[in-house]
Amino acid sequence: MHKKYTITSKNNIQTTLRGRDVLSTVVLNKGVAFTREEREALGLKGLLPPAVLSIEQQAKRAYSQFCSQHDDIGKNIYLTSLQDRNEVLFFRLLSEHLSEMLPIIYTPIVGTSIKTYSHGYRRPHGIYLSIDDPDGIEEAFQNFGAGPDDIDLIVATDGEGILGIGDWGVGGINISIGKLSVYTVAAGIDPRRVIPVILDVGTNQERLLNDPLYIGNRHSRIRGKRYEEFIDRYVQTATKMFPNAILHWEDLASGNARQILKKYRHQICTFNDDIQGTGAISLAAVLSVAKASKTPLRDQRIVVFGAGTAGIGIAEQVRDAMIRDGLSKEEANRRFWCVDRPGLLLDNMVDLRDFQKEFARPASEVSDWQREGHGIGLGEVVRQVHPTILIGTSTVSGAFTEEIVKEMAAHVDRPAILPLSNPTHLSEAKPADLIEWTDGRALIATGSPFDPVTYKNTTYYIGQANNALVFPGLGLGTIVSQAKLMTDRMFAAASEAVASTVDVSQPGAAVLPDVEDLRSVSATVAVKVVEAAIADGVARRKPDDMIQAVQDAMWQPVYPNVEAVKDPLP
Ligand SMILES: NC(=O)c1ccc[n+]([C@@H]2O[C@H](COP(=O)([O-])OP(=O)(O)OC[C@H]3O[C@@H](n4cnc5c(N)ncnc54)[C@H](O)[C@@H]3O)[C@@H](O)[C@H]2O)c1
Ligand SMILES: O=C(O)C[C@H](O)C(=O)O
Ligand SMILES: [Mg+2]
Repeated sequence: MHKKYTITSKNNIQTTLRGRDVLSTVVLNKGVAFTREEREALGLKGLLPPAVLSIEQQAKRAYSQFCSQHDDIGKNIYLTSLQDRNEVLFFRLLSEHLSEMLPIIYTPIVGTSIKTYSHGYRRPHGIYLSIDDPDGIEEAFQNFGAGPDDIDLIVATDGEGILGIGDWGVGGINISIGKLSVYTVAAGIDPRRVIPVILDVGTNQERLLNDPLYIGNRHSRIRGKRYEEFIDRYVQTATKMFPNAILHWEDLASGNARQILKKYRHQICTFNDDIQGTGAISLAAVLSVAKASKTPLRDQRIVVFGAGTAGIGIAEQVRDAMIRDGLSKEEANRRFWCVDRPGLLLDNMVDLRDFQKEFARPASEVSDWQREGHGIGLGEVVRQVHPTILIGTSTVSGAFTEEIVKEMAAHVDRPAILPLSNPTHLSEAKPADLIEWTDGRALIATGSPFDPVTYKNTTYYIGQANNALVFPGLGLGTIVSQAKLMTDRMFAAASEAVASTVDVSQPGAAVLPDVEDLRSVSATVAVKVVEAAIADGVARRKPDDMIQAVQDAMWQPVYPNVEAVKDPLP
């Protein structure tokens, strides 16, 4: 198969295509920004209105079209359509209006787009792999048309654990697409060198199975051996065809997320964003909290509400940082109290999941704690433990009640409260309430974006503890160092890099950097990740000047020259 275009350098693409094929190829299309010379050479005469606009003018027009949409889903549809016809302009617009547009293409509105995927469907984007045709995986990737050196990153989900909204089957592809857009806008990952993937293994949502317009596989989720074989087939095929690509896993259910990570993390360059990305951003927040509250990390008492993929992922990374801070593993584990559906996790519970076990508390220690039914609830845990940090990864909206928060705040000067559940309506608490209930003493970071809160003449900025502050830089650092594996040290380096960008000394300051600064934060993270990859011996490339190597690797939303060539390209 001959390629229709070749990216010959950062600012140049050669193509054999002409006329309407040029306009309908997203990598080539510039709309009315094609110069007169390009129009001439590419056979575009008469196919475009006569004026030539600059990308600045196009972005201005697109922004006003965006603003004229009536609601957030309308804005999401507008941006998605733009992305599908003119990628450079899409990313230009996004980078010029980051805080305003990120919530539209990513959390929280990406959740709405996933729920309405089949009904809102307009055109395909990415790769749809089906468990009913595992032999078709290779052909699907071939049809995508990329060569072995053309792909840096693949994001895949099976759609079972989308944000906190659960199983949405094939619609999950939009989280893969959303994450990849964040990679590009934050860390300059080249959008032409990535693939979003849905691993369609069915859905258990009756609503989807009984919807005549549902466009995913119409059967229940396949589990067990067939699931594992399908995943393995995907991993083997993707790594064989694209040997340099990072495999990013997103929004799987907790059991599968854990198993897959365990199986592949020491074999190939892969990570799970909900476990490790979330762990890293939360550790960054916790490091800032330790600074702001002037309480060393190892002295923090941490209650985690919702001990699933994210909750235990966070506990593991913060625990490992406590070990680096001088505690033994045993001592560090004892700084955590994890609460899930059955209440506080205790070592005598029979149905603990493997990954929860090391954080379970000795049952003997709580014999006189008050029980609700069988278990010990969050309120009692807070009363007994006097936590310094309370983390929410439960998907239980409003779980951090006034009573619980006031009880926590009665015993610590700067209670740190991190309601991390997404999307917005599932947040365990609203920042404005937390500030009022603690009279402005709370240190807050949330999973979804929240506006600043003004209370008694101070404006409080709410850090967004979303893995979006970590995975882009992590990916960039991994690409720049051509790391063979993604090691614990690379994640720890990412956390420290994010925390290093924050100044918590001012009243009302956020504990995490502003999303507006996503690009510089991601570059800072990437440099530290390259250093860590080299230190761990997994880097296949060791740039002398890491800062410059990271800058050079970042794609910019600027149109390349599109050159018309005759001969088919190799
Ligand atoms: N901010 C971020 O970067 C980030 C990253 C990952 C996940 N999250 C959010 O965290 C939430 C959880 O995601 P996950 O992937 O860990 O899901 P998960 O299903 O693996 O974990 C959720 C856990 O909460 C528990 N839970 C549910 N109801 C509960 C209740 N009433 N009381 C106590 N525990 C309860 C579940 O049993 C489960 O163990 C989601 O809303 C997700 O959006 C945020
Ligand atoms: O996607 C996000 O916004 C963060 C996280 O990966 C989640 O699943 O909630
Ligand atoms: Mg996720």
